Amino acid sequence: MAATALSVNVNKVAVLRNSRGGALPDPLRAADACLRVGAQGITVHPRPDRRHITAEDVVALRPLCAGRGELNIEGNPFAAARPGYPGLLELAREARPEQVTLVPDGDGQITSDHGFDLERDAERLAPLVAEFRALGARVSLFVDAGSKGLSRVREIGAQRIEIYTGPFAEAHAAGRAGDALARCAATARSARALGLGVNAGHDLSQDNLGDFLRAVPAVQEVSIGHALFGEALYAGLERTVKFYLALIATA
Ligand SMILES: CC(=O)[C@@H](O)[C@H](O)COP(=O)(O)O
Ligand SMILES: NCC(=O)COP(=O)(O)O
Repeated sequence: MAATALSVNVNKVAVLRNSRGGALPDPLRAADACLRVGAQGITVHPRPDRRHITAEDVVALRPLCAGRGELNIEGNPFAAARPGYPGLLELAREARPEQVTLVPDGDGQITSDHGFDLERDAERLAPLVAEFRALGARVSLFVDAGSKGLSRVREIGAQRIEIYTGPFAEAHAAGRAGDALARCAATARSARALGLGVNAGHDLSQDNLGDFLRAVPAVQEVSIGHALFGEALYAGLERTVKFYLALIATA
């Protein structure tokens, strides 16, 4: 199976930029550097409150990624459009990403902290999945490790799951990742048996990614942002991305 793709989430560059209301640092320059050293994709999670990535950033990333890497747009497909935030479906219409990752985040959440309740949510997700697919996007659903109802992902036409790795990362930092890893591995195996692709993300880092990839089979893509840009503050962005690529290649 092909090696795991690295999709760098550039949200945190936009956090720094927006903190002073100017244009620097530029998330597009960061994305360009990541792609230049070999990252296979760029992920963004535009949120309705425009705390970091804006709709304008998303549209501008499209030509920058073209032919160089996949554009993955994350978001809650039910979040209402408002001034400055056209909604995930409209963003996908404008940016035509290779992938959309549907995440059940509430508007006020500080970050993503859970996956969909697939048995409850699948029915109302189905028409949206069809719309995103009609735009040519691969659809991935953000799910908790151990989530029930994985078969519903396939039934409504989504092609992948993204395993929420926050609990694994927390357990790993506490030196007790065994159970969390086993849940992630079992979820990945169940998804593959259903013909679904497997992505993973949230709080992955240089410290925990190797253990994760060695334990969880057939992960097609990891999306990493928060830890990566924190590490890059000290080591530099291109060097940090190259480190992740080497770590993935040797996991
Ligand atoms: C879905 C996921 O785990 C990440 O996209 C996370 O939501 C990053 O969002 P923030 O950068 O706003 O924390
Ligand atoms: N889907 C996870 C993502 O895009 C980045 O999450 P994080 O590395 O910023 O926690």
